[in-house]
Amino acid sequence: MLPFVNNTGLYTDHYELTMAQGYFLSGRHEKKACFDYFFRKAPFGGSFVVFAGLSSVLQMIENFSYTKNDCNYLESVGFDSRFVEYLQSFSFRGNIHSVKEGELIFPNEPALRVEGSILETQLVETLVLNMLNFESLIATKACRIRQAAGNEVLLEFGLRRAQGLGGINASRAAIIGGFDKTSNVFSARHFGLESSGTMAHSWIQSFSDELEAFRAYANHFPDSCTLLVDTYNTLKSGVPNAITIARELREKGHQLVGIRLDSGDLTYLSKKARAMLDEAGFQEVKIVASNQLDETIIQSLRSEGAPIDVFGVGTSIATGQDDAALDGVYKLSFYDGKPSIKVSENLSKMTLPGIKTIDRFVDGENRFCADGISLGHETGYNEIFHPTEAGKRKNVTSCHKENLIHQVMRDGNCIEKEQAPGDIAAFTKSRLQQLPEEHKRFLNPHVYKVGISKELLETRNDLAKQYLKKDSF
Ligand SMILES: Nc1ncnc2c1ncn2[C@@H]1O[C@H](COP(=O)(O)OP(=O)(O)OP(=O)(O)O)[C@@H](O)[C@H]1O
Ligand SMILES: O=P(O)(O)OC[C@H]1O[C@H](OP(=O)(O)OP(=O)(O)O)[C@H](O)[C@@H]1O
Ligand SMILES: O=C(O)c1cccnc1
Repeated sequence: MLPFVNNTGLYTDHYELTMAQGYFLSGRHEKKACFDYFFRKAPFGGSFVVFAGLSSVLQMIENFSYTKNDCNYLESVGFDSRFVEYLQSFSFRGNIHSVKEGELIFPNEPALRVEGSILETQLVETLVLNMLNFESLIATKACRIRQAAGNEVLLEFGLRRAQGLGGINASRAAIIGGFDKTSNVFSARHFGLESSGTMAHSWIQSFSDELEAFRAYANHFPDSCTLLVDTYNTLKSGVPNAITIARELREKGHQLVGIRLDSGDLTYLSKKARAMLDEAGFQEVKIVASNQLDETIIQSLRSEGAPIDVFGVGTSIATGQDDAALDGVYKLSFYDGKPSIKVSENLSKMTLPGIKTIDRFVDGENRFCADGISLGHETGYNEIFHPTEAGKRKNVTSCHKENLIHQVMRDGNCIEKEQAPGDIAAFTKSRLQQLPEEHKRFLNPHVYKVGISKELLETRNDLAKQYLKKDSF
């Protein structure tokens, strides 16, 4: 359950409210509308995004209302009293269709659509973008780090480096993308995640010597003790002292869980530390590594044969380093009974009009081949067209078709059972296995094909012509 979700009506941009007031005062506020959420460019130089944040969006929208105090505030900053009175009893009553949380999505796919009155669908724009863009960015980063880490354990350590309260949802998204546990106790409690951790340098510094610090900790936590070994000298002091504690624990019937390396050359140090632990008979003691890790460094460490069992990752996962944001947008596709388009001289920036759905075409070996976007009523299309490069098409007759969109909110009520992040993560993992390798590599991944149906192509081109007044389609 997401924290802070009551009366979320002010969680929006000022212009959403001014437009809503305009719709209301001109008597257009009940006109039917549909908005699509999609992104244009996958982050981190990748080819896909892990769709996350759906549960947060649904909870926030179910609670999208205004208290008396909120209304007083809006009136005090200049909103019209008739509109403010309307907001007092406002709640979102629309419908939402979406791909599943954890699904792999690709550029320009309308992964979520919001239908309802123009006023209500407009008001929730900021919230939808805020939640989906952030959680999807972090889940995608987590998925890349998981790819690099293979089957080793991934701990999310990012709360202290996160952009303020963003760290709360970042921890959830990290688990969806493939992390095992988080250091973030708040998120663990709220989202049902597993929290865990080691120790900081301050614990060791608070004693007069390292061995004494290790021993005191081991006495408190004899069965869950991971010792930080780099405070003074990793190989001359930290690891030998950890081995002493491992012996003492063993004599008392316990077991040292691990040591943590947090500086220096992690390949060199992990190899040396592993050899020392093994030599002393502690093959079971795990090696945890941290210090500004990301998917590139983890990949490099593993390719060098660093015997690291657990990676602790902070900054890069909680902030989505090196991409500060996912560029997801929310565009009007249907208004007052007609398809609507945002035109642009740049074809790739032109939106897709109408109420649409997404089909995934899967081959005989259960691998993803391509996705097709079509108008909701089309069922039997068997060819998809490149949305911007005339003449490029793909026949999908030989593929099995899987519809990705389903209804998650009806008349303002969430009809989607809340899923545990761990279950969403399992779904993401299975989808990743279906995505061919060439789309997953870090360097210049192959672009995944997303085509549109002939009817959608023609609808888009006809509408665009009306606005651009030219015959170039
Ligand atoms: N074998 C390795 N291959 C690639 N990158 C590594 C390797 N070992 C460590 N790194 C990374 O190199 C960076 C080292 O950072 P930095 O130069 O600040 O070293 P440091 O050990 O933290 O220094 P300090 O001793 O001042 O704490 C970190 O991002 C770390 O994850
Ligand atoms: O490097 P990041 O990927 O951001 O991961 C989190 C870092 O945060 C901690 O350091 P910090 O110096 O804050 O505390 P510490 O005393 O526990 O090392 C931890 O030791 C990691 O180095
Ligand atoms: O538990 C840890 O080792 C930890 C937690 C947060 C940040 N860095 C490390």
